[in-house]
Amino acid sequence: MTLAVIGAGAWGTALALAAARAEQSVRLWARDGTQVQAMRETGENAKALPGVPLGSAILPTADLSEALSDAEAVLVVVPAQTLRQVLPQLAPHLAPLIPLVLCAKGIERDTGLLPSDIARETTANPLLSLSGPSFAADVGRGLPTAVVVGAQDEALAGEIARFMSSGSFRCYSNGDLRGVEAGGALKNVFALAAGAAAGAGLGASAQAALVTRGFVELRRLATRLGANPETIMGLSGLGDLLLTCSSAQSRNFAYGLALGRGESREGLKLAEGVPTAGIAAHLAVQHGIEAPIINAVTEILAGRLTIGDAVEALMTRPLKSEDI
Ligand SMILES: NC(=O)C1=CN([C@@H]2O[C@H](COP(=O)(O)OP(=O)(O)OC[C@H]3O[C@@H](n4cnc5c(N)ncnc54)[C@H](OP(=O)(O)O)[C@@H]3O)[C@@H](O)[C@H]2O)C=CC1
Ligand SMILES: O=C(CO)COP(=O)(O)O
Repeated sequence: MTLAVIGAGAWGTALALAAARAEQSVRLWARDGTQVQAMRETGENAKALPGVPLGSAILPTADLSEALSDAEAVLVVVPAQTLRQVLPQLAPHLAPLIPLVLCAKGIERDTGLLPSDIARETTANPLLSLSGPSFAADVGRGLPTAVVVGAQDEALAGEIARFMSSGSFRCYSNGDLRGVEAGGALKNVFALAAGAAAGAGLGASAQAALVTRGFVELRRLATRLGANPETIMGLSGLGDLLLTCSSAQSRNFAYGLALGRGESREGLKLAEGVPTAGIAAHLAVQHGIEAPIINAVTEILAGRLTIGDAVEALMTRPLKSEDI
């Protein structure tokens, strides 16, 4: 099978490597011609995932037509906030039935839309979401990783999962597209919270409380956004929450860590939870859901609340039943 990967950042490159290990032929598209030239010359993506040879099954290209003309499936791996700009560029090169696998983890800041909602505005092609606990560096090195591919048509999700899977990359399928994408989008907000708690030295007990109560908020909000609550118990939900709330390898956790330590966040890598937090807080209000941790993260990011005040506010909320 020939796959196109749109976006040669860390995750796009790692997914291209995963597909190549699954013996697929891959076109890896980047908008930056200089980066493509360097990848072709050196055989690695030094900008985004250094030290991992791309191999001969991956063809880097800056030409969308070359990337897409013979693609049988397309993985879209650019940040959530850029999907509205990138997706229409693909449309002229895509045959109608080519599946689009959306890999961004975020909610569009200005609209509250998940990636598949944004895509649906510009394409009638079948849509899928790939999500779950998976650091690009781990996948790039071929370390064992499990993810989930979601689509309304679970047979199609299964087909893509089979094409992407190898001895080191195990893809499950799920018929709940919304659940798969909502889990991945929302967990980033709690990774920010967990990082901030670690940076502020709040201790391991606070971390566990944040992750557990964060999971309750995640499941509540994701369910209101159309997810099956059982999906949130899986890889794209609980799985990704556990990974990114416990490791500074997560860029969202690392961003929170800097926030908690009172350090500058300038120059840090992409943290999708930052644009997602405020809109998630807004969606929670719209759906009448209590989301004190999402609110606290939003207020801290906006500079309207200190971490100390957030802790006090969370700890002095009225006592209640542990509604999970
Ligand atoms: N890294 C990881 O471990 C994982 C990441 N993800 C998700 O994957 C998505 C991408 O993350 P990741 O690859 O790590 O991020 P990176 O910051 O490493 O890469 C982002 C890529 O998107 C490209 N890009 C950004 N804006 C545009 C645009 N307007 N048009 C075309 N290309 C654009 C960038 O190009 P340029 O370099 O030219 O700016 C870059 O190649 C995020 O939603 C993230 O949450 C999911 C699972 C794991
Ligand atoms: O989504 C991820 C792992 O599953 C990557 O998390 P970060 O974007 O926080 O690094």
